[in-house]
Amino acid sequence: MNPLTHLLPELESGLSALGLPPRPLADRLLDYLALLDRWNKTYNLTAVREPREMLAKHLLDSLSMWPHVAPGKLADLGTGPGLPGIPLALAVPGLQVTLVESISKKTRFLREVVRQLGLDNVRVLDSRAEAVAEPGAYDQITARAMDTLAGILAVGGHLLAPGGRLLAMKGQRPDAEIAALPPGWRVESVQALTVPGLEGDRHLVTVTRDPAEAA
Ligand SMILES: C[S@@+](CC[C@H](N)C(=O)[O-])C[C@H]1O[C@@H](n2cnc3c(N)ncnc32)[C@H](O)[C@@H]1O
Repeated sequence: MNPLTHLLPELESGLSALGLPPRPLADRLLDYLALLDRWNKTYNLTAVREPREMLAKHLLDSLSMWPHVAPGKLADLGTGPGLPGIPLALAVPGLQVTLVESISKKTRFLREVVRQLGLDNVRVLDSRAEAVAEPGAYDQITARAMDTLAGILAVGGHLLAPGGRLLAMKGQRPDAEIAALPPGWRVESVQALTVPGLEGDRHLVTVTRDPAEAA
């Protein structure tokens, strides 16, 4: 029995607001949330301590980008406790997710989530992103609260296939980071995101290789 079932109505309503069919997704997300809450008490995986707060700040926030995620191979860099990678792996059909994280206590937690939830579309790499030797293997990379756009591309840009995209979650529109993008990359779009239950700015920046530079 999941100890967080009292949060189901709020979660279902948030998923509906994001345009996601709430069942059976809400049950799977709540199983993940219960594990995160349990492990967090001992291993300090996230500074957000209250499950209800985690629901909006972690689950719904991560899922607010789902309409921009395409089926295929996705690497979530600096995933921490699996964000946004695990919610996306649960919500987006046809997605193969590789969670990349360099802190071993976090990857131990991630392996336990994969085992307990039976996530056969999720793989965990205990590694720094820059050490992942899979050049061009991913259609998309995601990063939330990890680094600047230039920093993410420096450690993970090599992972993107030709035509692949970085989807970076940001708070305020990161105009200074966009201006500091390294040569060879261009911003394809900046989308404002709405997260049910959360105030404040959220943005998704999509970055691709610059075809002019590649030519
Ligand atoms: C602030 S946390 C954010 C975690 C998660 N993405 C989230 O949104 O809650 C940043 C995480 O990135 C990891 N990290 C930072 N640089 C990394 C790198 N180069 N390779 C792999 N993990 C990295 C850190 O260990 C940390 O767990």
